[in-house]
Amino acid sequence: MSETAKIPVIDFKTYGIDVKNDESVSDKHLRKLGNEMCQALEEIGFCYLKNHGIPDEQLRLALKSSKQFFTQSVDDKMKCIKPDDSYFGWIGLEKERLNPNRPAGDYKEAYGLIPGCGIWPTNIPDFQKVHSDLFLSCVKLALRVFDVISVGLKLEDKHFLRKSIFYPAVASTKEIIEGQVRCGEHSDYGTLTLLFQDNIGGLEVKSRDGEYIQAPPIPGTIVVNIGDLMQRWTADKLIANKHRVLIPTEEMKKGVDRQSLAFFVNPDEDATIRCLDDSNKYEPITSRDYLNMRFYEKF
Ligand SMILES: O=C(O)CCC(=O)C(=O)O
Ligand SMILES: [Fe+2]
Repeated sequence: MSETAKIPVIDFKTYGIDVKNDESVSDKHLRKLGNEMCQALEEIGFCYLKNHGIPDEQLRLALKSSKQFFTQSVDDKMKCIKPDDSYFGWIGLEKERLNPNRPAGDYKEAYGLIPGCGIWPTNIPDFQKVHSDLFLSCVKLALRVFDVISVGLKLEDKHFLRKSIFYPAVASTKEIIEGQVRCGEHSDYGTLTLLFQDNIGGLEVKSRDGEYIQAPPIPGTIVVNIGDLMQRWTADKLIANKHRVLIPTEEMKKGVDRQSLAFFVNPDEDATIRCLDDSNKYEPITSRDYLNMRFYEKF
């Protein structure tokens, strides 16, 4: 079996966001998708989705305007810097360290946004519109993915955050600290993540036997994975798997920027997360308390 065969590709055609009337999908199709997706999320916590219905052009424009943002001068980016008490805006190079045991900050930059976030680069035409449009498509798709995986589960309001992540090319003159990575080993915190990557590759997912396997970009697909809160909610039935992005060792790959767009879904802050199977394996906790705990741990 090739490595990627371990991360299944699920065909979402019957319930993609281009299927206008979401009630037109038959129970049979919904059950089939639900089974396929839950099996993937139980086994490895990740899957690819094809025929998801988000227009290629929307993704292309979002990746393009992100790159335009990240490749400008630090002075220009500083105009959009993320305030300490906010999730929105620009986060500079090496500021985040997703695996605290790594010796240096992750070799990446990021930009957190939602449509009403109020922090936008004014010098990049369309940045706000392009990212807001994609955000709304992601909300639609995430809700459909929830329909599929949360069989019998009625989830309340959800909160969304989109992050554009930029991994700059590593110049041959740049001293990389041994063990420094583009994005340290971590699992996501919330319930669901939709991840779009450009064609550079580098994402790795931990397999059952503890080895990291490649999750290369597959044209036309997006990566779906679940976070710790969903694992807790399902009393460990679905797994929030660890993943990372290393700095490529080959000089040629190292010298190329990488861009990804992650869309994180969290439950409403007041929602109490208690194990769905009534096992009480984990104490009930509000989404707010859980996420605060995780953020303070990491940053
Ligand atoms: O850039 C990627 O491919 C992964 C990013 C990621 O896992 C995260 O930001 O949580
Ligand atoms: Fe992640």
